[in-house]
Amino acid sequence: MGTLSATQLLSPSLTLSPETASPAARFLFQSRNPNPRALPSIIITNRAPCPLSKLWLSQALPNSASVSIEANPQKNASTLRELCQGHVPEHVLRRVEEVGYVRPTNVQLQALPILFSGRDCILHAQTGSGKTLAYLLLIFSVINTQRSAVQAVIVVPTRELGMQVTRVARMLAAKPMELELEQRSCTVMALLDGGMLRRHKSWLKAEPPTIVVATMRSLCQMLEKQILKLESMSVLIIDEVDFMFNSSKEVSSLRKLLTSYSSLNERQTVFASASIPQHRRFLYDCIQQKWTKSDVVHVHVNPIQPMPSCVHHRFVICGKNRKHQVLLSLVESDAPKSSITFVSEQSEKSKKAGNAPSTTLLVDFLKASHLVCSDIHLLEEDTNFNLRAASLSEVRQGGNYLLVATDIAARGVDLPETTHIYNFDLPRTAVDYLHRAGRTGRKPFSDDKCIVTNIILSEERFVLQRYENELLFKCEELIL
Ligand SMILES: Nc1ncnc2c1ncn2[C@@H]1O[C@H](COP(=O)(O)OP(=O)(O)OP(=O)(O)O)[C@@H](O)[C@H]1O
Repeated sequence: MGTLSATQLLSPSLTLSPETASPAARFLFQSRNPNPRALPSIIITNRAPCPLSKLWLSQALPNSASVSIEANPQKNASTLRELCQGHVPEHVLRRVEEVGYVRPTNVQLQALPILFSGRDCILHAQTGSGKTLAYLLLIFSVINTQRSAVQAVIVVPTRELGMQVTRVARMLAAKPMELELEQRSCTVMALLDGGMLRRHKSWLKAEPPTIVVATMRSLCQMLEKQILKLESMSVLIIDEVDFMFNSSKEVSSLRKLLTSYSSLNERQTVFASASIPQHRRFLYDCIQQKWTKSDVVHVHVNPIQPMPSCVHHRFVICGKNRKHQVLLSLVESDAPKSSITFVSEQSEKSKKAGNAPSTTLLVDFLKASHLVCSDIHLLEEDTNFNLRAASLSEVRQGGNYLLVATDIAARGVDLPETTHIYNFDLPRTAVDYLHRAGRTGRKPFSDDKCIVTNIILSEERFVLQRYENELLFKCEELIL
């Protein structure tokens, strides 16, 4: 079924009020949508929906409607304070403003009224669009810090993303001194693979945290051993939800979490990602599998532009053994203050053959070439957890870096100063391309240009072309 425009759905002669338009919208949806598998979409264009109209829309829609929003953010007058007033505690709002979040991003503007209304939600918006703050504000609106129980759980795919989300949640939860003495504070526990699980066990038993940020593996370990219980959990967030579908083990754990360890009707469920392949099918499955309630709302921001518009894409064609030299020339001519170079993970075969990983070889090459520009850091799966954490924290503090990483840094990692991405090896899928490219262009209201450069072999041009078609962007050739 095609996409219906708002004008097709709502006759212009109707007054757009909840009383009059709601039955009409229902009727039109139902008459156009006899097959529940073909989920309808509304696209609102050329108008910035105010929170009230969005809230109305979310209430007026029949079950399982998909709402896609294309709004011009410049026209939005609302502030985050206006959007959150009456839902989010004052001290959190003050923290939000102190950090510098004043205007809502598109996804925050569209999703927060729906989230505050208690409906399950699929947050589907570009990389760097501020989905994390949207779901954290929901959490702060529902938790009661006077209760000693786990009330919100955020599931993340990697330890790196988990540490980052924990950092932002703790920063927002921090109370001014006078309140700290009066009331219990919101506590945030990170349950991430390789962490000090024994210490966490005693913490969980003695005084459960309000919010848990966890990887699926660590969360399931704690649940299986009944050290962690979710009976008081009122919000469950699954961040980077589509990442879970890469592994059947993760999907099976996700299913257990959503259907056995917690109950659909006791919690508000939010899935977030910049990429949800076959999103209509996903929405349908969520309802069928009872992962979400049947009135789940799919907030799809910028559906016709999956890639942030401030990101420019280039490619350089070269032979396999010239790639190091080409990268060096690019870095020297771009002189980026902060950049990430993505390299493929080493194959098992290459590991068994005793070869050095290409990440290490590249770092050694860059260090030996006496680049004057930046500090060179490495982030990859095989490095131990503490070194990985140290590497990211140095990168964050220094602000002047050349990070060489595998796809471990491709999902969710927020280093807003990154202006250049180099794909030393082309990613395996268009979705991987989208997430790698999305490590730049992460300042929601900035017009700064950011650049993704792909170093490819001539035969890979077709693959890149496919990504361009799938993700609707244009890549320009750069001749060195
Ligand atoms: N309202 C706001 N005003 C200014 N900056 C914001 C606002 N909301 C979020 N940000 C900043 O935008 C950046 C991206 O936010 P976030 O990490 O939540 O993106 P995301 O949508 O989760 O991206 P991804 O899909 O890549 O994980 C962060 O640096 C965050 O601090």
